[in-house]
Amino acid sequence: MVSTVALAIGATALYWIYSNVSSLIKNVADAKRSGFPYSISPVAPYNTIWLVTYKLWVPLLKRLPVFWTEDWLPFLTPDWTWELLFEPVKRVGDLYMTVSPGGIYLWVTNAEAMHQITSRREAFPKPLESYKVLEVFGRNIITTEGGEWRKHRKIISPGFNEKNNVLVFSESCSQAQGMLRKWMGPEENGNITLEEVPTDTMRLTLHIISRIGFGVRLLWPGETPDEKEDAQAAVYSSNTPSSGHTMSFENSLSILLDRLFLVLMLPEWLLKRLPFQITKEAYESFINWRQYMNQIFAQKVSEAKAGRRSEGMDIMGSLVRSSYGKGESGKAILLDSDILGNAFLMIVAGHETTANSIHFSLVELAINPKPQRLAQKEVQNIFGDEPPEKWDYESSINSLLGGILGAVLNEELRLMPPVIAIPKSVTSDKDQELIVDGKKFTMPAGSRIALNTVGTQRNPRYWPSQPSVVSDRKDDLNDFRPERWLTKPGSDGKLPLDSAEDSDDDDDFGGFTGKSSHAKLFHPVRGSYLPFSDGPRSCVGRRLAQVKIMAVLAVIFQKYSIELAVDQWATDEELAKMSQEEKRAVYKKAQDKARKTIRTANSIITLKLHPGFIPVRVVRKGEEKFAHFID
Ligand code: HEM
Repeated sequence: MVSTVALAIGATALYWIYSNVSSLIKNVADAKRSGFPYSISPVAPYNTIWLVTYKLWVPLLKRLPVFWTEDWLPFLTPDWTWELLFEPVKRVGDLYMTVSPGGIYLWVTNAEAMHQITSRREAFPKPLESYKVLEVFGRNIITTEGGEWRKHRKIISPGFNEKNNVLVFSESCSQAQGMLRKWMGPEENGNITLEEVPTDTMRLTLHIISRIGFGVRLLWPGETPDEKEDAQAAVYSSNTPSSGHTMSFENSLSILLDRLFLVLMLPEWLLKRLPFQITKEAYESFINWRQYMNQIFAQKVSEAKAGRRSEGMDIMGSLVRSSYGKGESGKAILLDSDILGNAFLMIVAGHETTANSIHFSLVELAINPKPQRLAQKEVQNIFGDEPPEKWDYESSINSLLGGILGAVLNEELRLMPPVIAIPKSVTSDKDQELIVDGKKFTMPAGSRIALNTVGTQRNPRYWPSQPSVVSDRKDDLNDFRPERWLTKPGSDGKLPLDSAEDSDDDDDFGGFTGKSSHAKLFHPVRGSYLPFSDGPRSCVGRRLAQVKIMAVLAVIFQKYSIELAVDQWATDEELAKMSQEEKRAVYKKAQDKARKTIRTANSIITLKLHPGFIPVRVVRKGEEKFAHFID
């Protein structure tokens, strides 16, 4: 009996070894044929067991002689593109393959290849198995390909239009004022050390997305529901759980998004049974949010059937109308679960991405007061002292996006794109060719691809630079310098960055198609700047995100300055007695620490401080301690 079991185990082990060795031999042959440089790795970077356990193995593997591991080990750490920045690319080149028994993985840090891959959607589809977890509420635009994706995109994208961006702009202005009231305190004096900027910016974008996604207006502490709000909407706005719930609408959504990783990774039955506080909260928020979504869905269906529509963008309402609305026949129809899936996906895609961008832009401007002063001057030129309620979207948005605030956002997204490596794949049934620097390469069928946004956006081949003033590096490509985007209008005579003109896909996949505001800013080589991806599968919410972020930054910098808090090194009383040079030295400590803290960001869904914060103070303009004289 024992010998039979031993034999079975032995045979299984032998078969496992045989199948791995033969796959590796085939993959190496394919890699050779491709023409790309490659290294052989024992495991694929996207292998699930590796992803869960790599923290155990990497320290052990690092003990091996460096010359055995240097070609493959760095590429096995999931966040390497962010942790190691451009360094490994310098050594191995901007197109490099990791070959393992599990498959071939191409790391792309090359603009020409990026552009070809993003524009040839059918040749380089999304690896849908990596996106499956995002179907927790139903199939949606990001988890589908081919005809099904087309249907989702065509129904969703018309909502992302300029008419709705007007509403996004005014809602963002109003929510930013709510956040500022919280930061400045009841007397509006400010000057309080704030540790909660990351959570407040998350709350801010949650409020904005709730309004534009569901038509629900959420409130900051001390605010009361708008009198015009209908009774049902006011129930959702409330901070107390509505009937049949154990959490309020806002709480359930914010806790769910905070614990989303657990909800996506664990099956519902397991999440329900795990005894930890964090999993209990995740489950409770998930159940509450599902109920809220179903309630809102039912309400939108009855509105659509009755031919009524809520004012505003209301993404869920417009998805519902595409299937249930009066006189909407002939349009592609989404299943109910597709509608719920897309409504939730919009929140996931639009919430953390924009919150991080606002948070890091604020922190970078606190570290770098010179561009902050430029931003304040520009906001003053555009809006003067006019209150944000009266700001006109149409006449101001392109000046904002084409000026220093647009440059701040571009620079922040260059350094810290929320998606640090965009996954793609090669069609499973056919090899695909890439032409780079006039040379032909063959991508083997079924290979996986990672578009290395962090690396490409720092690749000195595409980005002009000057010596760093904050480190001993010869280039400043790791530094936040929004001024690099400010060039004379049309000086290079090239197409604007977000021009649709050189897209290889004839279909209109929605999104903003108006005159580009980027025309006034530096125009990077196509494919070298992809924070929103590119081509048909680029971000449908790009313009909306830009509008939202411009509005929030403009509201803040119209009246206020943001400075790093220096409490760790000096009290307010000590500062009051210091000379400018002494203050400069104290601020330098805070700048160094803040820069180090930013580097501790990691990517769980998106790149952010998980957890962590950089303490800052928001003060009225004219009351700065540092930002008026430090560069
Ligand atoms: C700074 C903010 C944002 C950044 C940097 C960003 C970035 C991206 C990137 C890189 C992709 C491609 C992802 C992939 O291929 O896996 C993407 C796709 C997408 N984004 Fe955004 N995004 C932002 C904001 C938003 C907002 C506000 C929304 C909506 C409210 C949104 C909705 C979407 C959707 C629906 C897709 C999938 C498009 C498709 O597959 O056809 N995003 N975004």
